[in-house]
Amino acid sequence: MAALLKIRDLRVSFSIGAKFFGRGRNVRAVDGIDLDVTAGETLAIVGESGCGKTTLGRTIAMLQRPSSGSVEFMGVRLDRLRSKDLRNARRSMQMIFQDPNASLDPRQSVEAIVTEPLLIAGASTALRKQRAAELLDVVGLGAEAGMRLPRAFSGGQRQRIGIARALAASPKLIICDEPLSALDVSIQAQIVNLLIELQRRFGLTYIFISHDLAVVRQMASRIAVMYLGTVVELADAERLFAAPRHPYTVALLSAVPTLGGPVHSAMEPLLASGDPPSPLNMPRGCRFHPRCWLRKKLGDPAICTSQEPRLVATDTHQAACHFADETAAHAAAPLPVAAEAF
Ligand SMILES: Nc1ncnc2c1ncn2[C@@H]1O[C@H](COP(=O)(O)OP(=O)(O)OP(=O)(O)O)[C@@H](O)[C@H]1O
Repeated sequence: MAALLKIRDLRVSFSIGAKFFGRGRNVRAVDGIDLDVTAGETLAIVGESGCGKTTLGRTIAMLQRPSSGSVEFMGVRLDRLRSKDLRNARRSMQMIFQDPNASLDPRQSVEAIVTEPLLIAGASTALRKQRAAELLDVVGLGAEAGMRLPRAFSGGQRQRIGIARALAASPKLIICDEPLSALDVSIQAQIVNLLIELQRRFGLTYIFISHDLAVVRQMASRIAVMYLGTVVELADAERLFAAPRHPYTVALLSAVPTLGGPVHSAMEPLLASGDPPSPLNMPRGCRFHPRCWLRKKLGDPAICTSQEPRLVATDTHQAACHFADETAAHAAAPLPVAAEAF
């Protein structure tokens, strides 16, 4: 099936420190990503804090311009468009943000917030009123919510307002950036169910950015695992959970609470090695090598510190590890089964 979104060698660097040190240093927040997203799927982007998930999401939506590489959405190269042409090209791509409080203007009525994309597109007042009522109904708030201000609503309800706004332009793709992390667990389940229902109803495609693997397991059809600005493993969700091939993914899955099971022993060296290295100072060779339990088990092969592994296509399951074929055999304990959150 043709890809709705094609990302090629996408890179985003931030220059920091120039003000103080004269010469800036580069943070390579997104460091060479290739991804295709197919209509109707949910591609989850997972990884530790600071690995570049949000920067990737914002760059796909062109809220952040890439340093290099391309983003093609529905056949149009967004990275080549000037700001005034972007608005049209991007109408079918919307974002839902982490913090519903920060993303809603407190002075605007819910109706005005939800229909803002339609106002920009030149829709009449009557049409916007009608559409707001429909959208608020669809997200479970009811049409009467339109006359009130965001402060009248709870966190979960505000996220529903954000979802209604994202739906207003009848998008094909919605980028959900940690849409649950500001919400209570019981509310999270309701929003997950709403997102799943909306996907079925409107044939939506999601990019779902999250560090919560239990939620990802429920939502995702495919998963891209990010580490220090790049994708280190890409697979169908079921395959990735059943048989991760990158040592980092093994460690990441081990961090998911298990139902009474022991924490996977591969995780210990990862935890002991502390935070990931800084994107200001990428390790040579494989960027995961300083924390890699498999490298240690294999007797420190030279290639891990000298050559950067690339994602190699092995049918649908790809892992950027020189020894991806050996990961399962060397994982010390059976891989844990993640607890179902809902
Ligand atoms: N505007 C910016 N200026 C400088 N550095 C930035 C900027 N935005 C992000 N970074 C850096 O880029 C890297 C990736 O950040 P990003 O927020 O994309 O990661 P993340 O995986 O979304 O993290 P989290 O899960 O904590 O939101 C981090 O090192 C971050 O400090």
